[in-house]
Amino acid sequence: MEQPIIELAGLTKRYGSLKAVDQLDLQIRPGEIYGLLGPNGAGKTTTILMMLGLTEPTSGVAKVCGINATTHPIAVKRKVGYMPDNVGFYDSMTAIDNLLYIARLSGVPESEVKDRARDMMELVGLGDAMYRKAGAYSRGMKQRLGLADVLIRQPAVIILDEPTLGIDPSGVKDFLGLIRQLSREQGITVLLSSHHLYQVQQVCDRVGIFVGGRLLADGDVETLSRQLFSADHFVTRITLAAAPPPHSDLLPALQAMAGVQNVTIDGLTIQVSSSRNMTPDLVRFFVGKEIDIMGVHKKEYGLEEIYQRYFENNITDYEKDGKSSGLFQRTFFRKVKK
Ligand SMILES: Nc1ncnc2c1ncn2[C@@H]1O[C@H](COP(=O)(O)OP(=O)(O)OP(=O)(O)O)[C@@H](O)[C@H]1O
Repeated sequence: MEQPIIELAGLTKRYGSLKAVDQLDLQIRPGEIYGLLGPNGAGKTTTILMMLGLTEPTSGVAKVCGINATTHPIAVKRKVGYMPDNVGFYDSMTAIDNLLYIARLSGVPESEVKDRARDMMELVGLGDAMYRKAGAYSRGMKQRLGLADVLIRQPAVIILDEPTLGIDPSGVKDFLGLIRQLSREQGITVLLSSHHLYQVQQVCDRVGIFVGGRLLADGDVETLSRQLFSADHFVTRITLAAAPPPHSDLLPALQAMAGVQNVTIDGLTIQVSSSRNMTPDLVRFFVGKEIDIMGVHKKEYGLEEIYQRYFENNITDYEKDGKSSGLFQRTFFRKVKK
């Protein structure tokens, strides 16, 4: 495997008896967009703070670009751009002046500072609004300005904590698209912490499901889905033109097909769960029986289902820690809208 750009090994943080982060092992490759998902209190921010060298681990190591964040926090800071969930600016200054101020504070050479600031404003799509006061910016524009502020230091890694909080759906789509484009064009590694399962699924190469200080699952959505839904990974929903007669042999005939796990018939809709993609076989089956099909839909499992399924299997451990699963799930899904 390519040398990881972020490497967490046995990373643990205790606050008294509470393990905020518990033996976390994680490797992120250069150029990857990684989504750190988890409910409130899961330990995401604590992990990020340890990666930035802003809080010391109780045990374990956090390395960024090969540098130990605890022993060399300033060297790590030079490599990492961190955008918190609430970026603050001087409202009475123009956006570009805010950016120039930050750039100078961060040590961008004076000969480059103006050109770089203008380039960044163009890059994040604020070229036409750079001379407006930051106080007059919308939440979405402020997030873009925050991104420019992070990028002007030319980091190898950017860490974004809930970057889409409070942005409207089209703004979210644009913002995540921008992050993806920047990562792909400039090879920047992105670590993104979020509650928004659906959005994260759209933009991240890999996700980690993080709860109670532990990483419960890690992988791309496709792999996680395959692991968790191996028995009924594929679900095909077929809509017929007319409901089958009550005593037809349709149900046993479908159940007898190789690979079929489960069949439900509900009026015009037939749902088949199977261990392999059977959509073509099923279409052939109905055509062979001269039954007209109005629609065929192959269901893909998304992060939300992965997450729920994961909890069906792991909830006991979590409850042992004295935390309520119901509360947890409600909190986690509160902002998720498909
Ligand atoms: N300075 C601190 N002192 C004591 N406990 C803390 C401290 N910072 C965090 N914690 C606790 O550690 C746990 C993890 O908190 P953390 O802020 O890392 O979670 P999070 O996943 O970032 O949550 P959120 O999504 O709400 O930001 C929580 O139980 C929190 O109360």
